[in-house]
Amino acid sequence: MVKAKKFVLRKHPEGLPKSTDFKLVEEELPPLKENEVLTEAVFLSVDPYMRAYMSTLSLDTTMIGSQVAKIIESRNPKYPVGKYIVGQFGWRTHTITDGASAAGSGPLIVLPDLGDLPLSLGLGVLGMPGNTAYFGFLEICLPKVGETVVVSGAAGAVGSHVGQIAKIKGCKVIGIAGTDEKGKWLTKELGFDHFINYKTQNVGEELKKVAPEGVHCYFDNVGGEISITVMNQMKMYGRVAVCGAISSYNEKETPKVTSPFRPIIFQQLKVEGLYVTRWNDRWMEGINQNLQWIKQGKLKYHETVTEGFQNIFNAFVDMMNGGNTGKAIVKV
Ligand SMILES: NC(=O)C1=CN([C@@H]2O[C@H](COP(=O)(O)OP(=O)(O)OC[C@H]3O[C@@H](n4cnc5c(N)ncnc54)[C@H](OP(=O)(O)O)[C@@H]3O)[C@@H](O)[C@H]2O)C=CC1
Ligand SMILES: CCCCC/C=C/C=O
Repeated sequence: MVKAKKFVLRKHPEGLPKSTDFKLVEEELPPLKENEVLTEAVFLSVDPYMRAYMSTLSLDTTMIGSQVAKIIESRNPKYPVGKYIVGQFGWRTHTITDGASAAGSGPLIVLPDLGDLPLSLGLGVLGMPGNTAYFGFLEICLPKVGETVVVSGAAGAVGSHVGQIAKIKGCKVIGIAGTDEKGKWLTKELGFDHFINYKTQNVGEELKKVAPEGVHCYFDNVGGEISITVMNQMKMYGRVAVCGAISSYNEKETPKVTSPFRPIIFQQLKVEGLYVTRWNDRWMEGINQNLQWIKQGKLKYHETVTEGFQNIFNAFVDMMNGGNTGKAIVKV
């Protein structure tokens, strides 16, 4: 009999979540039925969307999230023992699944052979955030050689990836993030052209200096005043991919921000929201392209790894507070 450990939601968080909003419990798992497999978590992902969903989950539900897990028992020939899969199993150590992916999540996939690359990439550059960057940027921003691209949340999983694809596509790239160390990583290692620290610099003034020509594409991971400032400096017919709004996820009330309608109307911007599951039917295309770019040395990645399943809450809060560079991961 296998005992799974799992974190359940005890209280709907107010503001930044507290450890007391969650409870660690044990669950005895039954024997497998036909078509089912038993998996053991190896890496878990902590992502901003978890905060957005926390308020909608029923209390005592297992906290949502994806993980790379090893199949340790199988009664399903599609999922043999020893294979690694990426599944939306939540904050738990062991799971029984029949392979159907959870509603509204990315597809359950068997990881392709990654060679020497870490399996944890299945949660980052070769997983949901990687596909968000790949499809979201290419399909919505439609970048052209020589164009100027601004990315907010630039040193995180999605943002650092978007900026590198923009460089691959021949664009000038400006990243906005919260520390100078992140800025150094973006410009010195990833090839971003410029960096703006939104915590210590005036984003509008700096943007005028580094992009006097105006901005063609804005990939928005944060929302709020940063985004209004960028949109006010966009070129006519600029494209905005609205991917995330982390600046407001901990807010109880919808924050009051300057209206974006003036630049949308006068610069005739095309503003489009995206949700990565839109491209579920092309999922492996994104993963294979990102894998190829890594192998070609065109796409770099960084992971901020927290050790220990029991530390997943701390890893989550640390990521929400900007403690991560690249993808935030928990190693079980
Ligand atoms: N639409 C979709 O399908 C998807 C959307 N997303 C969204 O993309 C965004 C990035 O996700 P992901 O790459 O996984 O996360 P990140 O790895 O970027 O981690 C979150 C980062 O957000 C930054 N941040 C936190 N608070 C603020 C704030 N108030 N203002 C500006 N930046 C802030 C922090 O960096 P810093 O030090 O710079 O402050 C932190 O490191 C999120 O908004 C997420 O919800 C992600 C995946 C799919
Ligand atoms: C597999 C879950 C998809 C989550 C997409 C994230 C949306 C917003 O942050």
